[in-house]
Order: sequence, then C-alpha cells, then structure tokens
Amino acid sequence: MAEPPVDEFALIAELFVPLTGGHPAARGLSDDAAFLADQPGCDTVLTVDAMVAGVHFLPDDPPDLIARKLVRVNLSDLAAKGAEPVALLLAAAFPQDVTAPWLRAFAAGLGQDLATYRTVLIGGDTVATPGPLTLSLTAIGRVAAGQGLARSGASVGDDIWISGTIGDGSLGLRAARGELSALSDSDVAFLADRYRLPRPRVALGPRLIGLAGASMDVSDGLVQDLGHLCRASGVGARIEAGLVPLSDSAKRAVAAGLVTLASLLSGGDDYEVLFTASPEAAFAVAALSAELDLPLSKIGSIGAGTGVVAIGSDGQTLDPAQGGWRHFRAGS
Ligand SMILES: Nc1ncnc2c1ncn2[C@@H]1O[C@H](COP(=O)(O)OP(=O)(O)OP(=O)(O)O)[C@@H](O)[C@H]1O
Ligand SMILES: Cc1ncc(C[n+]2csc(CCOP(=O)(O)O)c2C)c(N)n1
Ligand SMILES: [Mg+2]
Ligand SMILES: [Mg+2]
Ligand SMILES: [Mg+2]
Repeated sequence: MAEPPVDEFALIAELFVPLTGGHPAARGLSDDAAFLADQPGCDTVLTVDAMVAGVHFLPDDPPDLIARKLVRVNLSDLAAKGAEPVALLLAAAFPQDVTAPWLRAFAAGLGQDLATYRTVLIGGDTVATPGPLTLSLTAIGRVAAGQGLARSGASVGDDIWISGTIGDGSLGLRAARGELSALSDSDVAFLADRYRLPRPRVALGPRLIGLAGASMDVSDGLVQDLGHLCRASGVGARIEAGLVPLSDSAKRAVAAGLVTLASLLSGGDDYEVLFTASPEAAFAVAALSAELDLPLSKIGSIGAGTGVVAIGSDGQTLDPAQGGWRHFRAGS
C-alpha cells in the first residue's frame, strides 16, 4: 500500500523534530534560527561538508547510508581538530520526485548515527531541486579553549602517523560499481561498505590533544592532504609507501593488479586521521593505538623544505597520479 505523501513541513515536524532529542537549542525546529548556549572554557569548532549524488555517493545508494555518510564525513573533520560533536545543521535539496519511503529511510539513518555519535539536529533548511540530491551538513563541536588541533602544527623531525587503513574508500567505490568482480564477494562487500560508511575517528581525535603537532583528516587523498598539512606548517614530508597501512582486501586488490599502491595513496574517501608527533611521543602513540584498538601507523617524517615525496619499496619516488581529488579546475 502506498504511503501518504510527506510534504516539506511534515518532513520537518514528523521526521526531523525527533532528531533534535528535545535539545533546547533546536527550539522544536519551529523558529527562524537555533540558539546554542556558550560553554565557558571551550572553543566552538565549526565545519561544513556537502555531498552531491553522483559526486560523493552513488545515486542509488540506500538513503539511510547516504545520511550516515553525511554525518560521518563531517564528524571526521571535528575529530581531526580534537573536538567532540555538539550539534548539527542540515541543508537538504531533494529532487522533486523523492518518495516518502525514501525520506523516512533517510531520516532513520540520520537518527541512527546521531544516536551512535551522541549528537542532535538543531536546525537546517529543506528545498527542492531540479538537479541531483544535494546535502550539506554543518557540524558544531567543542574543544577546551585553545587546545584544538591545527594543520599548521607540524615541526621538522616529527613523525607522520595515519589511523586505520588507506585506500579502502576509493577501492570501495569501484567495488560498489561492480568493477572488482575479480575479488571475492567478502572483499567486495568489505570495500563497498567502507566507501558507503566511513568510520570517523571520533575516539582518537580528542586523545591527540597534547600528543599531536598537526592533525587533519584525509578525505581527498593521502598525498594531497599531507601536502595541505605541509603547506599550512611550512614544512615538507617524506613518506614510505610500504609503511602505509592497507586492509587485507586492499592488499589482495594490489596483488591481483586491480589497482596500484600509488593510486591508493591519492584515491580519497579515507576519512582517517593524519597527524604528526615528535619521535619522543612514539611510545604514547603506540599505547593509544592499543587502548583504542585502532591501528596507528608511522608512515614517514617531516623535513625542511616543501612538498610531499612518496618513496616506493624499490627506493624510487612514486608518482601518485594527481595526488588527490579536486572538484574542478575552472577555465575561461
Ligand atoms: N565555499 C567556501 N567558503 C569558505 N570557505 C571554504 C569554502 N570551501 C572550503 N572552504 C575552506 O577551505 C578550507 C579547506 O576546505 P576543504 O573542504 O578542502 O577541507 P576538508 O573539509 O577538510 O576537506 P574535504 O572537503 O575533502 O572533506 C577550510 O578552511 C574550509 O572552511
Ligand atoms: C560517485 C563518486 N565518485 C567519486 C567519488 C570520489 N570523491 C568525490 S568527492 C571526494 C573528496 C571528498 O569530498 P569533498 O572534498 O567534497 O569533501 C572524493 C574522493 C565519490 N566519493 N563518489
Ligand atoms: Mg570540506
Ligand atoms: Mg571534510
Ligand atoms: Mg578535513
């Protein structure tokens, strides 16, 4: 039986109001703006990332997973700054033919991850678009005043560390498109899941305060993002490709010749935390890795100069294609 239609205001009142958790800042999603009380002794950390169907996710991806990816890519930026999530604002442009079941599943996914990450929706905007589904989430976080982590804190001599594994997201896109049928079904499922559902390192980020020099999350590709960190810090970096952690599925994809190691270093969609720390902190980083049950791998070091050099297992410089994702390069 067809579900009753869900219009703009029913969507907000019935599907989004429950996601506020009754937080006073949201004002029941029935005011012009949200009002968030200041927290003494804290800095407010604000970040926004948008996602567009066909650009960030596949148009036919399940609506609950689209919503959860949107939450996770934004919490990944907060985590990289050492911040804890407080609240979210959602701007959504739905195609005119969106269905009620689709919207219900989207809201259910949103609710699931708000619960997982203990945060709430406090406002947003809902519009229709003649184009593809376009979503924007603003994440508000908090960190002890002056303690938030920056891309600009790397020093010459620091070790470079990365959480988790690199390359699963970009391989996962190919897996989700059915392009990796040479791999086992379980590898395909693992990789596609990593693409559709990043694991933001929310437990790690706040624990890096006092340990990390510089920190950022990797979304556009390891080499390109490390380049951003280096530019912000006024340093250069050298990484050893053989030290970059790969999942077993990604290792099998490389061994089968389905992808090169160099392209995994520039693929993007990783949502891991890239940070630097002085060599004296290596023991503490290893202890944190064990405590959080999260791999933290030393992949290189910071040096004087500029730019990122990636060295392959043969000692030769790797060329990771363009280094990473770039949305456009507008010409005349
Ligand atoms: N349209 C914009 N207006 C203002 N600032 C922007 C805009 N786009 C990006 N920025 C700023 O540029 C910087 C880098 O943004 P970028 O989106 O590359 O970082 P990111 O979110 O960590 O990466 P990704 O988008 O790949 O997840 C941030 O300070 C961001 O706030
Ligand atoms: C369907 C589809 N095609 C390509 C990609 C790859 N991709 C798109 S945006 C981006 C960088 C992060 O986004 P942003 O910089 O906008 O935050 C990457 C790696 C994808 N995820 N889905
Ligand atoms: Mg961004
Ligand atoms: Mg981001
Ligand atoms: Mg980021």
